[in-house]
Amino acid sequence: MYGSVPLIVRLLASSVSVANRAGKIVRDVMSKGELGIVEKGKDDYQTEADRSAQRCIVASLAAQYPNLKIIGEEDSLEDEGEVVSDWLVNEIDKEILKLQCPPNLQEVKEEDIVVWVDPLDGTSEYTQGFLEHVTVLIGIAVNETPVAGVIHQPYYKNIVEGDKKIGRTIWGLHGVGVGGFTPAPPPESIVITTTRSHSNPVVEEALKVMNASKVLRVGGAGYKVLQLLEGNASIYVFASPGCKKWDTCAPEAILSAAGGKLTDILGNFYKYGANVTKPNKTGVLAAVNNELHSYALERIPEKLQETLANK
Ligand SMILES: Nc1ncnc2c1ncn2[C@@H]1O[C@H](COP(=O)(O)O)[C@@H](O)[C@H]1OP(=O)(O)O
Ligand SMILES: [Mg+2]
Ligand SMILES: [Mg+2]
Ligand SMILES: [Mg+2]
Repeated sequence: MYGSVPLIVRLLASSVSVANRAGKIVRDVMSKGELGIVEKGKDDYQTEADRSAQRCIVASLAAQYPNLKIIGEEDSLEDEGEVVSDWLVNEIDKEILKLQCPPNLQEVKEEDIVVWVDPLDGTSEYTQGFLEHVTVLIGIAVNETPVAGVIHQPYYKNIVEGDKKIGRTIWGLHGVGVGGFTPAPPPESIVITTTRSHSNPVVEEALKVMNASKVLRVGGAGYKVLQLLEGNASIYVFASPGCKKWDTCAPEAILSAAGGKLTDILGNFYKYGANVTKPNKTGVLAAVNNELHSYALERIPEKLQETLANK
């Protein structure tokens, strides 16, 4: 029906609608109160919300875009469990469909794309009741580079035309920009945002050298990048291997569409092709502009970089 709209714009518009539905699933599981927590590894949990939201996102996108490569955090459940028909989304966000596709993305085909799905980013925080830290992430990489993405916040409280509304969806597209929120400039002094639940001595060492006026410890890669975009923090530093490609693909796409930069602790970009290794072994370093990114990169001791690189 929208065949005249370039694929990348249609896929982003579908991702916005699908992320909204996944966010509702995340809220519904919490309000039912049966989280069904499974321990996948050390400090690594999965809940019924992670499982159901993943099924909703992957099944909905695969049904509409059959040749896409979609990689989700909870992929191991591919053949288990049912996709409830009510989870199959075929709506498409009409506002996003109106975006003017940049020339270099007009010819992109399904075969060029890898979609990285984190159905629930901030699972630790979700289980501990820090619900505002939770996000749903859908990142779209073209030829290994994140070019579009969605960060949905299921618990964001809005007032729209006088009515209370829950949830909002932030999007970004290279060459177009970002939407769904109002970007704000970084704070006057250096404010660092970092992990709340996955710290260790190396992570702390990388924070010390930043000479920050404040450290904002919040959950999830999506929520931390939002702290940058909304002017609450200057730099996101995480000198540890815990994040994976689905944690950073959507945040990187949106941050870079807004003029920012997300790399590893050595200053190198991650690649998001179908065959890359999933862990972001050498950590995360992100900022809303190149100047703040360089400020942070220059302060990371070489020894610390080597420690991560050689792990
Ligand atoms: N050690 C780890 N084990 C599993 N996931 C991790 C680990 N460290 C980070 N992550 C993932 O990266 C996100 C950001 O990390 P942090 O909040 O610690 O800064 C986490 O919410 C989690 O994603 P998820 O919640 O989707 O499993
Ligand atoms: Mg997880
Ligand atoms: Mg995550
Ligand atoms: Mg997750």
